[in-house]
Amino acid sequence: MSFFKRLRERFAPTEERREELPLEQLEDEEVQPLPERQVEPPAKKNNEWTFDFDDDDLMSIEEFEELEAQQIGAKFRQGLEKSRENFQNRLNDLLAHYRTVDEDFFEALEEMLIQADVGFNTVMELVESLRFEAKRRNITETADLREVIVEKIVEIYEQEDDELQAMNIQEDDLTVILMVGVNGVGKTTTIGKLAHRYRQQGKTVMLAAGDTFRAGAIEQLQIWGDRVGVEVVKQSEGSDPAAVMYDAINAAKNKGVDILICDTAGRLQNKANLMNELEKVKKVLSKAVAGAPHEVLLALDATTGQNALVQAKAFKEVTDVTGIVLTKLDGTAKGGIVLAIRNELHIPVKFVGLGEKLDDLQPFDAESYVYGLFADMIENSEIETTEDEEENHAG
Ligand SMILES: Nc1nc2c(ncn2[C@@H]2O[C@H](COP(=O)(O)OP(=O)(O)OP(=O)(O)O)[C@@H](O)[C@H]2O)c(=O)[nH]1
Repeated sequence: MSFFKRLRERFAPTEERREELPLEQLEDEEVQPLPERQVEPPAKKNNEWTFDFDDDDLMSIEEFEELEAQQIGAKFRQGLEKSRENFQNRLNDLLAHYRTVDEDFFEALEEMLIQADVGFNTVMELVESLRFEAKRRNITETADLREVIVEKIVEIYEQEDDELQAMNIQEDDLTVILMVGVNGVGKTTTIGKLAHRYRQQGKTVMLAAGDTFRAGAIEQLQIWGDRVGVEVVKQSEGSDPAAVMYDAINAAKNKGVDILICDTAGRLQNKANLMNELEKVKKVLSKAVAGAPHEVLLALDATTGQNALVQAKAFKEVTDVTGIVLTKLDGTAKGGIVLAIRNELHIPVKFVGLGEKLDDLQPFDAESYVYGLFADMIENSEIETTEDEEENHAG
């Protein structure tokens, strides 16, 4: 099966769902309800998967998975609208302008990708493998490279260790997630959305207000805690973050909480201080629970482009970052930053922020991402394939 066909079958809405799944960015006032036949996601109870069905609304696991993939497809399609306009239109222009595969085409492609924040080294690697592939498959017309380009983007992302992509969640024990990142990138919002996501999966969640430095940070986290219905452990502004963590992890242990998400202050200006603070916090956590923190997630704002890369490099020097949460990906036309981060920093992007709503934080997956970037191209390829087949048939 061709690559586009596989993506189409996985993410594109089936005819009957086309109306109900939101495909374009919606204005706030016209938020569409999710499909009526939404079911609770499966929850793991006593180590067995259980599904919460209404008797008259039964859905098979296959149907559930199909709907879920199409919902994910719709989310990425909606959230990457700006980037898609950029990537897809420019690629189409390029293919129309350069019809034969030659050095001029590859150079123009390089320039286009660099402008979309893909990052110099990643672009060079990507285009080099395209040159190789074009030669190997004897592709001479650029139009025939379209699908290969998209496929290579996935390949370049996935060439890194796959095991690191999934969240390190302890099945029957407390999981501690430490959130780091500078102020203003959407860290607090992300903590709220993450808490909501895990609550939806039937887990109990607690938040620790470890940013005791920024005025208002504790209150802001409390607002999110109230909104998603989870407890927030806090002390007064200016108190020792390690003391807050000590309280929080002990409370989480005593109450048998599944997931503890810890906020931290993001003062990158003073690296030595930040390093000391994070080290102290991590020590308190690991002393209380072996292996904690299980994840150190760095929040980065996608709209800051290459600056996000600089921040990531700086944080990497200060602490072991296990994953990136790339916020506000919906707010940029340069969605290529995902590839630069993965390929140049070797840190997986674990979640992406695709909007301001609670369920707009999505686990990152390279195929959902390229579907979002090239959705129209991928869907239209079906029409083209059918037309080609009909033509061949007639001929
Ligand atoms: N469009 C969009 N907006 C987002 C996303 N994530 C966060 N925001 C918005 O970004 C703004 C800043 O978010 P906050 O969570 O307050 O971020 P913050 O000020 O960085 O908080 P700290 O990092 O804790 O200092 C808010 O208006 C959020 O709604 C996203 O994925 N998409």
